[in-house]
Amino acid sequence: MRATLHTLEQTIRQRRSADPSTSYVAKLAARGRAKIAQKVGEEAVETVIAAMADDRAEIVGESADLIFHLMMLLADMDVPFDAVLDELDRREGVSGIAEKAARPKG
Ligand SMILES: N=c1c2ncn([C@@H]3O[C@H](COP(=O)(O)OP(=O)(O)OP(=O)(O)O)[C@@H](O)[C@H]3O)c2ncn1[C@@H]1O[C@H](COP(=O)(O)O)[C@@H](O)[C@H]1O
Repeated sequence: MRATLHTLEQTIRQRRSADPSTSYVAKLAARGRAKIAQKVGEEAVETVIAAMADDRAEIVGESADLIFHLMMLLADMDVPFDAVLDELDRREGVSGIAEKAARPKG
């Protein structure tokens, strides 16, 4: 999984400065962080709609769109995708119920 995502991350970083007339990455990057964030939200909603329709083929495509646009947002913020994967690794084996119960109150 890391190899696929690393390749996509490198492609996104390289394509950000490409010609926007031939590169979707460059075109969206040029529209700014708010537009990229909006696309993440739209793709998340489309993923939810596919799930609620129990459309397994559709959810694969929508999930790919969501992950791609999330990676565009991380690149725009200069956050390496490894930081997200490292956080998931750190959480491995920690129950979500136990983690939430251990949060400071307030
Ligand atoms: N993985 C993707 C990828 N996934 C989805 N998309 C594009 O994301 C867009 C999302 O579709 P939408 O209809 O929601 O977006 P839209 O047409 O801009 O709609 P509006 O927001 O304008 O209304 C489509 O144009 C898809 O083609 C992607 N575009 C590029 N990549 C990767 O990025 C690489 C570089 O792409 P370019 O920069 O275009 O060369 C590609 O080789 C791929 O590896």
